[in-house]
Amino acid sequence: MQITLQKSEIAKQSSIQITGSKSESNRLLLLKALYPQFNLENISNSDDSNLMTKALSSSSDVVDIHHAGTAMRFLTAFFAVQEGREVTLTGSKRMKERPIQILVEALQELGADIEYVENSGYPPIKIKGKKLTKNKVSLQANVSSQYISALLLIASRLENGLELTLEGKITSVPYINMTLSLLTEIGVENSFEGNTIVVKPAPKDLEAKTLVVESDWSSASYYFSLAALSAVGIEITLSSYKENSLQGDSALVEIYRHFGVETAFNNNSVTLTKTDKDVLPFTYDLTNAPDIAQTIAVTCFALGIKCDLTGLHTLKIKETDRLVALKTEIEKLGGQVEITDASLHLAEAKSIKSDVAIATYHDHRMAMAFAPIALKTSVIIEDAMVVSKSYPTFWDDLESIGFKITK
Ligand SMILES: O=C(O)C1=C[C@@H](OP(=O)(O)O)[C@@H](O)[C@H](O)C1
Ligand SMILES: C=C(OP(=O)(O)O)C(=O)O
Repeated sequence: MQITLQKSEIAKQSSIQITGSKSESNRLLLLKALYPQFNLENISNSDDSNLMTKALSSSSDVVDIHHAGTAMRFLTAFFAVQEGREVTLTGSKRMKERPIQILVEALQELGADIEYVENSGYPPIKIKGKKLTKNKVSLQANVSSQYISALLLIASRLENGLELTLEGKITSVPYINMTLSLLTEIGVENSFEGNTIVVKPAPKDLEAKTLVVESDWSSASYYFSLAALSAVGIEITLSSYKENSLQGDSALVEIYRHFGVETAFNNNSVTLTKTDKDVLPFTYDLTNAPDIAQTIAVTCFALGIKCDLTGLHTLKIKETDRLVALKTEIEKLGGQVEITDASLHLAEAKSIKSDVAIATYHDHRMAMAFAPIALKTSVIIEDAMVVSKSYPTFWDDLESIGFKITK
């Protein structure tokens, strides 16, 4: 479905409740499948988390996780240790282009039985679950941290735990730390020193407890962008967030200060306020927070400032090639963008074209990142329901704060 966002203004003060972090939810859902004594609150209502829940409770021999990358990677490790179970894990056309070889090889090294069904190195894969007896493996860490998190999530169930040696520059480190922090929270001992991660087997008597998922910071990014493009004094309150987040995308607080957005933490919420700060050209390395690259690029374009983003090497293998998608769509709006395999350079823009139809490439973040353009001029978003991958109520929430949307 295509929607038109007419030129809009947002309310002077507004508040939004955002669903639980997709990343935390998908980790905790898997851990709950291993340790059913845990009770989970504020689990994400995203398609990706619903698919994860469904897959973990399915008894079918074919499990289809559509576009959900973390689910694909985490479930590969999960099914590899389900003794006696045989599962073919598959996904969307794009999922079949997203590499999984580094994870499959690490699991095979530990003794897992996994075969490629179509193309070597890519889903679908056929997994025959078995007991893994080895406990040491090395893997390349510069392609996706999801491979590492997948291994860490099953590590405490291996009889001797797991020692991982990470090769090369480690990418998306906060996501690895998130996995380790959640293991600590449930009572599993672990350490991460230099390039070595050690996870101990879980104690026999892991205590039952309630784990509360913080709301999703990547979803919050679109409100930081809205605040940055709004009039001075606009306030947006988002919940439920905490100052010491496990999510690396909470770097938004520091990043958006540069664009005149001040963030205050109160109880369980954050309030974003647009100030009159002068906005200057922006340079940033997003190796630790790749999912907010699209949001930031569009904010800078709409503010009319130059921006240089680096550390974007993982963007080519996400829901779409996000570097090419950003260049194509920003240029439709009149911007000028240069990309390499790992960086994006945006020239200062003088104006924004109206009524441009933004293609979304089955990528939720393309749809959501371009929505704030509507504060400057009317814009069309193609295949708008793609947002449900991480944030199903996104368009309703924008309407509730003043957006004029025609379907
Ligand atoms: O572990 C996770 O929950 C994620 C890790 C990141 O992937 P990469 O490590 O592949 O960059 C991120 O982009 C993705 O949206 C979620
Ligand atoms: C890259 C993302 O998700 P995944 O890799 O889990 O599909 C994302 O949500 O931006």
